[in-house]
Amino acid sequence: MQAIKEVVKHARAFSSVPAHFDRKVAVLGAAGGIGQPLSLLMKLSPYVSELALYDIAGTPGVAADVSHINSKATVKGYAGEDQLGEALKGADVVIIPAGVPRKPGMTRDDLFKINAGIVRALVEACGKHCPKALLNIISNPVNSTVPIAAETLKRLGVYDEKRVLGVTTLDVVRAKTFYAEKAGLDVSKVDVPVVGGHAGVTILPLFSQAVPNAANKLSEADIDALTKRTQDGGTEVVQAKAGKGSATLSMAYAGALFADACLRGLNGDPDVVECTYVASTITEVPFFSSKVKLGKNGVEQIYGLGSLNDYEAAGLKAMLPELRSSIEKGIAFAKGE
Ligand SMILES: NC(=O)C1=CN([C@@H]2O[C@H](COP(=O)(O)OP(=O)(O)OC[C@H]3O[C@@H](n4cnc5c(N)ncnc54)[C@H](O)[C@@H]3O)[C@@H](O)[C@H]2O)C=CC1
Ligand SMILES: O=C([O-])CC(=O)C(=O)O
Repeated sequence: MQAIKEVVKHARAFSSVPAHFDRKVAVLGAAGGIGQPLSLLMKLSPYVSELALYDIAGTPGVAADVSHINSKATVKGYAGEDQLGEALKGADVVIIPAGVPRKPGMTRDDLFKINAGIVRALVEACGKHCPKALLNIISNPVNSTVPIAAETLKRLGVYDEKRVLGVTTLDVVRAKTFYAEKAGLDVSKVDVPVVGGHAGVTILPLFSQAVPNAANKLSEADIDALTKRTQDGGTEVVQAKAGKGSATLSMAYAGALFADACLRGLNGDPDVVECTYVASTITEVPFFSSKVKLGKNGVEQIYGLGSLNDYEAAGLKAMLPELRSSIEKGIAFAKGE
């Protein structure tokens, strides 16, 4: 009951967002496992006035369903490539969870073959129809699909590195949940930065910077176990779903949190800070996830890593070769090499 009250409160909150902050959000892949609950959550967002739901098929049904919810956003479904331009026109934020998910035994990189082309085609359309939109890339492998998106926009001459963001929020959501559970903390008061990329060892939670600091409650072995569980969180869900896909509900939640943060930044809210995988110069690789400040033009400031303990410094060093090779693979693909 409390949960329902919270949702209703959230849906009503739109009346407090001024009309001149009307925002259009497009979801590409909206009929999928992530797309459907994400569309629901964006319909509940106080920051959205127009919601465009695009997929290759199935979106008229999802749109009709979601549109009956009595919150502010108008909803329209778009199905098939010939309707993609219309879906994107005027979009402020485009969320992209289109593509195939993993099955047990696969790595995220195994999805490259299919998803690289899907992301390139969708981002090309974004470059043509809404070049100023903030792109939230969820499709895996994120370590490569974000470089693909950047390179695709570069080739169209409309690349703005402040507007291409890889969604790594689920890693932060997981790190917070696991850390709070282990340390016996109130999860709503916990924060854990997660840096690097979004696959295996490239996911690096910085528990030494977690708030509140629970160092006295957790041993080195605990921190090692928490780090590994965060890195393997996606695989934990893939295995539990046993062939029926990967995280969809927790991802929809994380995707909605991140899109709302982007919208709040666009609306001029000060101090919107999230971890996200973006073009970055804070390490030796050209794309990296760290805390960034989101503002009226997307990424306004990229924060450094702060001080790392020896365990985290070793984790950072260990991830860089894999991250670099995933980035280079994405760029080469987008260049047609
Ligand atoms: N960044 C992250 O943290 C996470 C990323 N993912 C990734 O998100 C992606 C989607 O996962 P699910 O929703 O579970 O898959 P799904 O298979 O349930 O849904 C994908 C949807 O994309 C659509 N699609 C395929 N090609 C398209 C195109 N050219 N244009 C528009 N839509 C297209 C499909 O029709 C389908 O409705 C996967 O690549 C998965 O690995 C999943 C969880 C977390
Ligand atoms: O593990 C997967 O394939 C999906 C994903 O990215 C996640 O859940 O973090």
